[in-house]
Amino acid sequence: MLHTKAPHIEEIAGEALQRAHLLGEPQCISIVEHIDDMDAFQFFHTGEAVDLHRTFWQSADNDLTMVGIGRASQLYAERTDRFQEVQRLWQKLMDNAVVYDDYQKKGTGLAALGGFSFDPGEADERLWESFPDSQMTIPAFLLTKVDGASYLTMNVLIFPEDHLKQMVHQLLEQRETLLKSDTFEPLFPVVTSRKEIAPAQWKETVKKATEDIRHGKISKVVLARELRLKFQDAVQAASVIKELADSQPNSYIFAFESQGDYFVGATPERLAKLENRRLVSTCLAGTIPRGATSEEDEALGLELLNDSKNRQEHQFVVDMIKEAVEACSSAVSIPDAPVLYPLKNLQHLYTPVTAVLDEGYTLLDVVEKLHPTPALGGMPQQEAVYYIRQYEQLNRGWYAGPVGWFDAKNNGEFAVAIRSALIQQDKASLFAGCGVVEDSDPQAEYEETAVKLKPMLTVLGGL
Ligand SMILES: C=C(O[C@H]1C=CC=C(C(=O)O)[C@@H]1O)C(=O)O
Ligand SMILES: [Mg+2]
Repeated sequence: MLHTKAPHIEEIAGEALQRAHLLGEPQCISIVEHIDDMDAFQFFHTGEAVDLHRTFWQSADNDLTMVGIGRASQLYAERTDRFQEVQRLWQKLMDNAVVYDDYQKKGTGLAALGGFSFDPGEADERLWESFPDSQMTIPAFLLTKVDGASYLTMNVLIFPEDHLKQMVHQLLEQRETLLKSDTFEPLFPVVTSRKEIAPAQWKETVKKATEDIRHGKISKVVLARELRLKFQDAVQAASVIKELADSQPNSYIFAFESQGDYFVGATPERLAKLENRRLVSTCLAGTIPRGATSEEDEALGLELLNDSKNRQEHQFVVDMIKEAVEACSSAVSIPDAPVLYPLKNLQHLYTPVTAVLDEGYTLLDVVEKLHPTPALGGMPQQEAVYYIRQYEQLNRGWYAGPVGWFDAKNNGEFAVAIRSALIQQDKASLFAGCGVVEDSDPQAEYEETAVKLKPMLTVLGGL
């Protein structure tokens, strides 16, 4: 297949190198080209031969797919002030970058993909050592599928000491490798052992939480549990994300690879989306299974809409998001009552929130204000985070944290990383949680989390 030749790469890189010499600091260039239609999973898979820091994002509306290979740069931030610090680093990178882009499509050009841990105050654990509290990657190669077309961005950080010819040669060679259109053979994982972590103790914690809620210590708390799998061989990331994308409509499909580990999932829960100044957030909480027949399905949906325990779980989320969004935007619109949001295995209560973000605020400001919403943390926010830190028996790492992307054109979107798994070669840890309110029944909550674990469990061959 013939692709357009990378536009004047040697000339562009040469100019950047001159600037790097002159200014004595690295210069970033970003080159966007329109390419022939490219399969996102294939691209991700081929990327393994180029660099083991890959990123994958597909929106729940399925109108945008981004696949990053390698790292031109990474934005890290420590515990305090991490969203603001990432924003500062991003601004600095943008100020020093030259972008060559004839198309101006969202999610192309200079863009960053990655995520944030749920709680940077949580004790560090070896399980998550490859995933810093904040890590946004500007991929060296980025495939973006948007508006029915495919685009390839090359982002390069050029240092004063770089050797021009060598660098350009390597870049073009990697580009050729990535654009080869082989078909990849999915490899299905074979599970050799499966272990739920302390289910009885987890139910006890849920019971204790309902008592603490009754005593007014807290109003709502989301408690998660873990399931561990072992496999015959190392799990192939591309197969897992392809299976997730094929089996989980209405969900964001994400994968972030870091030092050979990867964090992957299919989450239905948007945190915040920004397009120009248009802001969209989502309240998603309250759960019931899907029915086997359409009659049963409808009856269950109706039951969920009228269930006071689930409505309370949901309302905490609506109230908190409303307050946070109103603090930074205008024209806020929120329907009075939730509707149903159907997934493959279960249905949720759903209330969309739309607004216009006020000047001076960024998407990361919104993420900072919202995270964690009571759909992942609880109410009041800070007390719930402390409660989880103290009583939940697992290390959340990036589970339930914000994951997503932003570009240099004021577009971006973050979802919360639930229904997810951390995969380390031939091992995986799967996570799912549920909102505990005064009327929660530990056994029912246990069953709810079992259904939430299903999508990951199925694609990993554990069912
Ligand atoms: C925390 C999770 O789900 C949240 C999102 C939707 C519905 C929820 C619920 O009904 O409990 C949870 O708040 C999870 O799946 O790990
Ligand atoms: Mg629930």
